[in-house]
Amino acid sequence: MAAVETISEQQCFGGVQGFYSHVSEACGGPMRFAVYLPPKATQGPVPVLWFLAGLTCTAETFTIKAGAQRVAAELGLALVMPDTSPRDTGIEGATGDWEFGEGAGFYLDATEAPWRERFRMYSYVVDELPRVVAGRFPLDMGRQGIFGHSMGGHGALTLALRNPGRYRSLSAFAPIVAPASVPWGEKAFPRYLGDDRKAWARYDATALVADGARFAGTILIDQGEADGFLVNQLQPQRFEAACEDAGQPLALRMRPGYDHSYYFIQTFVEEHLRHHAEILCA
Ligand SMILES: N[C@@H](CCC(=O)N[C@@H](CSC=O)C(=O)NCC(=O)O)C(=O)O
Repeated sequence: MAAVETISEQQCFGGVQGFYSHVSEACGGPMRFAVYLPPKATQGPVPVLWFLAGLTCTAETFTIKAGAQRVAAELGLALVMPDTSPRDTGIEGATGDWEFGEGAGFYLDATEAPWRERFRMYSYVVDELPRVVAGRFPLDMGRQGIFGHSMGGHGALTLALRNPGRYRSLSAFAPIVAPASVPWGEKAFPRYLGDDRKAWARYDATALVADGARFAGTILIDQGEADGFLVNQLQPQRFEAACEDAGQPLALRMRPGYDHSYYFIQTFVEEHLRHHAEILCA
């Protein structure tokens, strides 16, 4: 496994906020990620909470804008924030469109050329980065939770549904719950995955639940009612209906007045952190 290089480390609420890079096998090049270690990590391994960010984001976005560290420090939770795609790929068409390519990896393993060599964020987040962080930081990998926003909410839901037992707690802010049926996915999935919609369904939380996948616990989702992407791209009612049909516990909380921004995330991040800590720190 390639070495982890420290980009920066700063004290934050008695813990350490760091940014790191390493050469990823899954994504075929350098990748950046961020880790917050709470003060309790000096005494031994702490539970791990993964945050997957949305379109246009990097490992810095949630880390800098969400204001999660104060409560993570209090609760003794480590936070891991991967990037949203490989970078500087040099692939034609990988930049210049905020809905596809770099910054828009959709947490899937591309099967189509030219994307399949580098755009393997599913394997990266599920397999490679956990090994990397477990080898470098005092993390209790038996107590992992996952959450995310928008494209990253889609990532959190699909990774947890496809890997039962891996993540003990699961939540999302304004997730894309049915990417195979909305414009963001209809644009990205054929290019990454080809035209076979069966391949798309493996990366679609609503289809996964309808096909029998389950999360062993309640899935928490917060969704702003004033979110400009709500009607065209997010459509949480699709996931709500699939969960109801399947008997999958879901707490979908519609939040009047809130949009898609990090002000919405800042407002509710403490509730999400406490939800995860109740399960991970029990
Ligand atoms: N550039 C776009 C807006 C992009 C955007 O809103 N990205 C969201 C995630 S959307 C789904 O994954 C985000 O989290 N942005 C980062 C931020 O700091 O807000 C446009 O022009 O509409």
